[in-house]
Amino acid sequence: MSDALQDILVTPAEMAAIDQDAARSGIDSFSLMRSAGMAVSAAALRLFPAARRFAVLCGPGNNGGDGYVAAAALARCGANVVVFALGDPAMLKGDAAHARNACTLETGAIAAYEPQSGDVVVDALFGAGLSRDLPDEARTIVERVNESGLPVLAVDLPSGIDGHSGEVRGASFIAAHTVTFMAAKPGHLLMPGRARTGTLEVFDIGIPARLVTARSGDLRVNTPAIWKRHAACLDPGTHKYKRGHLAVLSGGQMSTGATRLSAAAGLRAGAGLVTLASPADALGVNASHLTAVMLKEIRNAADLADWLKDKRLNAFVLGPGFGVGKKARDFTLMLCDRALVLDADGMTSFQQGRKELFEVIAASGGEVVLTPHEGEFARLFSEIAADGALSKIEKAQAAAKLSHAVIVYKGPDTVIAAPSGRAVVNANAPPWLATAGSGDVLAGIIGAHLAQGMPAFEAAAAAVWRHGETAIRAGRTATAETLVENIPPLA
Ligand SMILES: NC(=O)C1=CN([C@@H]2O[C@H](COP(=O)(O)OP(=O)(O)OC[C@H]3O[C@@H](n4cnc5c(N)ncnc54)[C@H](OP(=O)(O)O)[C@@H]3O)[C@@H](O)[C@H]2O)[C@@H](O)CC1
Ligand SMILES: Nc1ncnc2c1ncn2[C@@H]1O[C@H](COP(=O)(O)OP(=O)(O)O)[C@@H](O)[C@H]1O
Ligand SMILES: [K+]
Repeated sequence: MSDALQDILVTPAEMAAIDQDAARSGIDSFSLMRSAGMAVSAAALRLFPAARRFAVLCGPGNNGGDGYVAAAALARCGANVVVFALGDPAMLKGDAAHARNACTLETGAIAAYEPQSGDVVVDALFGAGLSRDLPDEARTIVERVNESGLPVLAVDLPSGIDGHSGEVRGASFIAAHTVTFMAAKPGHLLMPGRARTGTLEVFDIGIPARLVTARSGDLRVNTPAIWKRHAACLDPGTHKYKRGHLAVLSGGQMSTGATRLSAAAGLRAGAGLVTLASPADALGVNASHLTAVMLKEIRNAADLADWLKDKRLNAFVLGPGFGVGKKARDFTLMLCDRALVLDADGMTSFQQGRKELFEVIAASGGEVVLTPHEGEFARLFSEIAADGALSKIEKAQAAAKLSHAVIVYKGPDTVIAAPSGRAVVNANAPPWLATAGSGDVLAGIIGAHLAQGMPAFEAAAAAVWRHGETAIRAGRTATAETLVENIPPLA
């Protein structure tokens, strides 16, 4: 795992512990608040040079303290600043009280704030300390500001966004830009928080990096630093079998397109050979559409068992267009001791009977990757999906632990989690990746990485990142076919 600050995600609870560690190591906590508030004022001036007025909305905790520092700094720079407080500012404590006392601007009650054209709202109501839904008074202001369409600069997190889960606690600002401190929080990357964070700036307020990394768990942003070491580098003496042999299992004649997308993506993503294993009725339609991808007739479990004697077949994709039922279950259980991407119908086939699947995965020692979107996740992991206390990251981690497989929990904020608890959140996927067949392409890329010998977690994380880069290259009019053509080299 990368320990670079830009790759680390810390939960609000971890951040509070880091804060305490910093204080214990002798760092003056007010100097941290001053750095935070100064960073906010600098961002405000840099991003909104034409603002007629900065309206700084300050809450009852340290997030509000950052707001008072920022307001005073903006006023010192000659900006027109108005300050409004949620709650009685006389009740502020510690650093926040100090910041407020050092800010000589008059402070109005929050209900008095009327958005005006030309305002930029600096949101310092709540940050990492938000512990329940926004109080009504804050909600009213949030709704008033959101309706006004004025730009919002959020301090740490848009108020109302839960830093742990990205959920909206009653209501939240929709920020144009967020300045956070030391490291991003899960709520910045998980939906809907991500869509409400705007551009994210991670500012180093001076807490030593070692204190941050010491408290951060196994959670990271999905960047190449996570898997670069495992990315296969082609040695000049390679041959196609060294680059791995990926097999994709085709469904019947009426649903072959999905597997051909996976197969084409697997070949493009670097598997040395790709074979489509097809039932008899689909051989004709598959043959008429394939060129570089090879075709093999596999009618039943006996055929598959015979084929599996070839140990060079080292990775499999099962699920896209395959059909739900016993055949999918039988085939899957035979493949768990190799490297397997179980997608779509493959997972749905185990909606009843998942226990057997998970036991076989645990016993077989293979590298198995499950790739559910939200609906498939709810089918296979219904009790985890229904647990409202868990973030998407925690859901993926719980599913990985239960299934003994690497989980790729898809969506705009895809989370990849390993049974060990390691997890990364992906952040490079543009919305036009949501196009029919896109998941089939992803399954093929993961399969190609597995075929080349990458461990399952890195294979999946690298594939999700590469899938996002693919969509950026393919552009807004991407279809699954153009995605395949645009898969970039991995390294
Ligand atoms: N980490 C760092 O190193 C640094 C962090 N810094 C800054 O500190 C911020 C975290 O500060 P924080 O812990 O005081 O939390 P904050 O978000 O201000 O809110 C807590 C207050 O709100 C209250 N409250 C909570 N929810 C509520 C609700 N729904 N409705 C009503 N009240 C609610 C809660 O009261 P209680 O829950 O105890 O009733 C408490 O009074 C962080 O986001 C960053 O901006 C910087 O200064 C630099 C150093
Ligand atoms: N709003 C979005 N922004 C970015 N990526 C998305 C978004 N919605 C879905 N995706 C991605 O698109 C792919 C869709 O896969 P899937 O749901 O299996 O679709 P299909 O079955 O049509 O292939 C997944 O990789 C998912 O992470
Ligand atoms: K805030």
